[in-house]
Amino acid sequence: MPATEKQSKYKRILLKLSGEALMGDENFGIDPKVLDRMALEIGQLVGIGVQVGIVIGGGNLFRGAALSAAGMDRVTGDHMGMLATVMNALAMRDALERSNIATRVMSAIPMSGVVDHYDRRNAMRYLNQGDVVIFSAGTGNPFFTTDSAACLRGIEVEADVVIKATKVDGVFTADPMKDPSAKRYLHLGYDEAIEKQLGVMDLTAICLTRDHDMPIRVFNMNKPGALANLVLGGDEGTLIDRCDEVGEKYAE
Ligand SMILES: Nc1ncnc2c1ncn2[C@@H]1O[C@H](COP(=O)(O)OP(=O)(O)OP(=O)(O)O)[C@@H](O)[C@H]1O
Ligand SMILES: O=c1ccn([C@@H]2O[C@H](COP(=O)(O)O)[C@@H](O)[C@H]2O)c(=O)[nH]1
Repeated sequence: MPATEKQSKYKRILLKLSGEALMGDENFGIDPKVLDRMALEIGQLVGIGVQVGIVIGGGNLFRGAALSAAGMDRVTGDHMGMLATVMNALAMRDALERSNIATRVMSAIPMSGVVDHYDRRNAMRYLNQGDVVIFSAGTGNPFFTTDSAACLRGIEVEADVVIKATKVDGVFTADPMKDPSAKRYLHLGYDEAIEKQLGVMDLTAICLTRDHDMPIRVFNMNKPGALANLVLGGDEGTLIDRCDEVGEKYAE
């Protein structure tokens, strides 16, 4: 079917990209091949008329908690982490624009002359006109994560869903990187994710989405075509929402 005939399940999404995923096979920094592949997949969504907001993590460069564990003041470390997300956002904008996708970068920390300061009404205007909007510098505050920033911005700009792109296939009964016997949930409720402390997303982020009834879909960004498939209604990864299902809910 030509891309124009495909019907998206969502009008507007907030896509959370892992900073760590940008490293590819390296231990630090940004692999341009990963950026280009992500730009291609995001371009497919724009091509079928989906409005795309993006939040990118900073784990490929700096995390405040790790810097603090190494002796740095925590708030300074968090500021460095937030600035790292601005660098990732600039790199992603570059990759998207090389693919002819109009892209805006906004920052929660004012950075005149580099990127626009975050403004919700402007962001919604850009999204309505079909530009991709990258929200950088997290929430602008220390002690938060970009998962929380993604949920916050998703709620603010009235996205239909927060989609967390990660390196595992969804939410599991335990961290699948550590426990190969862990089972993947197809669907689970906010309260179950909170009670069981399923570490794929921090609790602040999940509580915020629960309080505002914002669904979250967690999927594997390394699986080619998975992003387009889930936006077209395919059953990728794990859906977290106000689910009160009982019975079988794990993937085969
Ligand atoms: N129950 C669980 N289900 C799935 N993944 C889990 C679970 N518990 C822990 N994890 C881990 O959470 C990780 C998801 O974190 P990811 O690196 O995508 O996000 P992040 O830390 O927000 O990213 P970044 O800071 O790099 O932007 C997975 O790689 C997985 O190993
Ligand atoms: O609102 C926020 C978001 C992020 N930070 C700091 O940035 C790093 C990188 O973000 P990740 O979500 O870990 O990828 C994070 O570790 C914090 O240090 C922040 O302070 N406030």
